[in-house]
Amino acid sequence: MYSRVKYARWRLLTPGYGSLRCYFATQPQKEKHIAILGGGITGLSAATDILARGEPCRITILESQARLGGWITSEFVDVPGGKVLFEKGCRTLRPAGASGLTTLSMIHHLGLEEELLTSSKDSAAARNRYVYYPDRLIRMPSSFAELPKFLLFEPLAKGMIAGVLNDFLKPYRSDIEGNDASVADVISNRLHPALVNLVSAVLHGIYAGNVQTLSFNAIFPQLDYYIKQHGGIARGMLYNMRRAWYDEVVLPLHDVLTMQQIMRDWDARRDRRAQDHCMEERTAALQEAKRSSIYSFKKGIQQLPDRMEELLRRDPRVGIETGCLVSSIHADETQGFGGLLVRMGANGETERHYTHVVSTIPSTRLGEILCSDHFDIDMDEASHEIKTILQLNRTVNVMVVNFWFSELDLLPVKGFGYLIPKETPAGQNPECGLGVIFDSDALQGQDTVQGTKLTVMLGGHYWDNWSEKDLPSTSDGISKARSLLSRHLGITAEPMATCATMRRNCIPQYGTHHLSRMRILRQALQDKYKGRLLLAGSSYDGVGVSDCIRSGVYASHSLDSIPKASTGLGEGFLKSQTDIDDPGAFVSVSQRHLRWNFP
Ligand SMILES: C=Cc1c2[nH]c(c1C)Cc1[nH]c(c(CCC(=O)O)c1C)Cc1[nH]c(c(C)c1CCC(=O)O)Cc1[nH]c(c(C)c1C=C)C2
Repeated sequence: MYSRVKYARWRLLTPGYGSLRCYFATQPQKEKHIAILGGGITGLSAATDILARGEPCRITILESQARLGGWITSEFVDVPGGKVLFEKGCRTLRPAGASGLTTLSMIHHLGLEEELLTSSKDSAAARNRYVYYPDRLIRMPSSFAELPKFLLFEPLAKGMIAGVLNDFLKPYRSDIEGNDASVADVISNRLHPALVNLVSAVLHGIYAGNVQTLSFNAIFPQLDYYIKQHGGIARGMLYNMRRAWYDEVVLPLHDVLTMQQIMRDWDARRDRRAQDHCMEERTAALQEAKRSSIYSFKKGIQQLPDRMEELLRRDPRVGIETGCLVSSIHADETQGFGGLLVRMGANGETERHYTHVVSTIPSTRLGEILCSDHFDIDMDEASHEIKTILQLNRTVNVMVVNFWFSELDLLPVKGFGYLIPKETPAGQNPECGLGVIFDSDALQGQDTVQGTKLTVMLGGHYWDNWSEKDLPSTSDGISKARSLLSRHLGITAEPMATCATMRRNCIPQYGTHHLSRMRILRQALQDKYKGRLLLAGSSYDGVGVSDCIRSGVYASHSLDSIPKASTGLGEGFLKSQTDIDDPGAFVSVSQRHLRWNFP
């Protein structure tokens, strides 16, 4: 979809502040009544951020389940001598990047600093990450110094040296690289086919997804930018290193806007911080989390949505409705574009009017709600296009199997865990394993008793097209996970606690052309609903917890009438011009003006 020409054009447009158009919609200043569809981490983050902005508004969170928090579920289970924490989905957070900083800023806002638990960058867990291939654990290099040995002696690294050379020498291929190909296609064409297997392992650990179908452009936007702008990954990296010398850095526009907002929020809270006697300890805890490799909370990652829920429930401006089925949404023609009409209940028996709706539910479900044939009165061409795009987003099922063993030294190695690449011989992975996390090494301080805690992840893309009856039951999942642990790690001990949870449709899969589809979708929604219906969550903007928090916060900002000047992209800051309406764009900015020094 993108061409090098378009990237070049961004850099050639007339420089200057005056020509920037504000990314955020300008709305009249009347009280908003905002419906947030979905009470998972994205919806809760959006609601928390909207309230923090202090504008007059009312918020109603509409959640279909009986509880809030979405996929995040931390549960203590009793074992002999104490309690251990089982995480039934995501478990840790990373401080890196703009999303990481948004989460830290949110933690600060929630006053959760003293609950933080961190794992440092020099811990065994941070340094030792493994890949199982073809029949043993291989430690991944954790520094440049370890790279030569890995490159020379590991079969898994085959193709890396040739890949770097290819990247330098091969001309840009517009048929593949200009046309949003899959990760596998770009890696094998630009680098080396042998590297696809290693990358498949990484994608298992993030998307539980298939390297052959995930979009390179959506998964590795910065690398995609280097290829399109500079004709290669290594060339792009070198160019950027050179520009950094002259105080210039190229970043996604989305990241830059997020950073600016975090710094504004941090500065705005200066007075409050000055009055807080615990601020030194709080700031120190935040700084430790920012320096860490991963972090979570003493009672698990669920403390984050739990605290959001607690604060939201206390606020008289917020209503929370659980077990609530939204059946349709329409532009509210009766009041011009005064708002949206939301129907609830299986037959749409309840009707409500809202000025805005922030949808954080899976896109396929939103497609059904926006274009439900049952109630629809305005099923025009645009509605069909919106529905088609929303429903093209696929998802995968993952079975999460938690184990706790009373034995202390069951694991053959210490580390974060291991990932299983796609080309692992079938005899080594008949269980469709994606990876194993060594929880008791990865993060300490959550359990009241010592032992070995592991999580086995099964399924993902391997279960694509499996019918409901073919998917394993939870007891099958436990047997599969135990046989995998026995084969890979030699663990045959009897676990003292076990829990298997099937996470249906938990991780969206960004297929090829995902980003361009999302651009078309947002534009179509803007045209049809005039900025009253906003999208956020893992279907669109990244699948990690921090991505979801950032996406919720971003939706909250988009509701605001932020004047152009406050986007922060002022004179001296923006070194190249860009299309500010495109959140997928990259901008070249002055490092001096970009303050990453939060907290
Ligand atoms: C349900 C399982 C999930 C798998 N991936 C994700 C979930 C929720 C999402 C995810 N996991 C990671 C990232 C990268 C960025 C980040 O936020 O850290 C994302 C978006 C990295 C990661 N992978 C595993 C862990 C423990 C982490 C740290 C973050 C977290 O706790 O999720 C291990 C792992 N995740 C999955 C598999 C199959 C797997 C295998 C060992 C799928």
